[in-house]
Amino acid sequence: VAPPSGLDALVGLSAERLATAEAVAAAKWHTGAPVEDPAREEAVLESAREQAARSATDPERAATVVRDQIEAHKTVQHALHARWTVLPGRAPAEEPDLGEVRPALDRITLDR
Ligand SMILES: C=C(O[C@@H]1C=C(C(=O)O)C=C[C@H]1O)C(=O)O
Repeated sequence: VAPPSGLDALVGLSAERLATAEAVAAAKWHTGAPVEDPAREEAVLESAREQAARSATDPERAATVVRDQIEAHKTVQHALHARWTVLPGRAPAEEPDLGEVRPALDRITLDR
């Protein structure tokens, strides 16, 4: 089996990152925090730019890729909140801690 190409790796990490949207949406559902957190988004983008610069990759191209990932993540969170609003019985009982989910998200985004 051939080693994963850059594209395979990107697709895999994108899927893994998106799979955290349910936990993030659940954390915010319980605390009432909004899906959008512009300051956190800027911090995520800045980390991506820094990591890109360290590996001789154009920081703005890296930021563009990560920005798309953030948009996808928010789309899934909004969809889940809409679903739980219409079907409260499907809302998650567990209450994930954003302080624990975010570091996991960072490890995926920055592949470390
Ligand atoms: C994932 C979160 O929700 C949103 C999506 C973000 C992301 O994909 O990195 C960052 C901030 C929020 O706008 C979060 O708040 O951590």
